[in-house]
Amino acid sequence: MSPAPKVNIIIYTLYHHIYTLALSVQEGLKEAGVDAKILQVPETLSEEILEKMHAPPKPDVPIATLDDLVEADGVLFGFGTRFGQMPAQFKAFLDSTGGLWAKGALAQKFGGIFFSTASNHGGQETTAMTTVTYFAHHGITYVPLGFANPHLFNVEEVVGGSAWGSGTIANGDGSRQVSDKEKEIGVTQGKNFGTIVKTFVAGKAE
Ligand SMILES: Cc1cc2nc3c(=O)[nH]c(=O)nc-3n(C[C@H](O)[C@H](O)[C@H](O)COP(=O)(O)O)c2cc1C
Repeated sequence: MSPAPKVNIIIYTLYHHIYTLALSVQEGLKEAGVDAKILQVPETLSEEILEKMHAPPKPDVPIATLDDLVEADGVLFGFGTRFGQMPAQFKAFLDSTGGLWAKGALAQKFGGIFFSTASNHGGQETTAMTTVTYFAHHGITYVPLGFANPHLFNVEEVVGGSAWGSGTIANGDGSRQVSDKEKEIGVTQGKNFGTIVKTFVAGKAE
């Protein structure tokens, strides 16, 4: 039997909202029968700055390397927004992929995004949209979430996420935790993404 398709979930998280959501996305990927690992990009802020920002210790997951992009059939990127776009830490990681781009090493893979903002209107969609350019340049097929989970229609309470991917709202002081509905949306994203990757990998092997 051929090995399970691989999806690497690569995150940057300062206050663990994205890590929590990544665990739900991972759960969905596993439900789809896909091998799913969580990794994090290297931090670029000093310990002194992290302390001033009251950042807790990083989650206990390995540091991502470029091989983690190459070896995967699909990649899901997760990060909290910075001024409506990805954080510099993640950009530094992706900006080191020039050599892979030159070889077309990431073409024919799949990519998706999940995100976190402080407020409802803090730029969830712009964060996703401005990340899609990386997928386009690498020839990675971007997989949106669509309105695949009914919680995305909920207007009775704050629910992060959109057609672009799952998401959470952290509040300005980080006090709001990922809600059950947001976790369920994360599971849906993982499951749907995993199903697409699995179907493609099986088709290629035929
Ligand atoms: C420099 C900086 C810029 C930020 N810009 C935004 C922003 O544009 N919109 C927003 O809603 N939140 C913004 N935030 C809040 C972060 O997105 C929030 O802390 C993050 O989503 C929490 O996720 P995490 O716990 O996984 O790090 C910003 C935070 C920092 C430190």
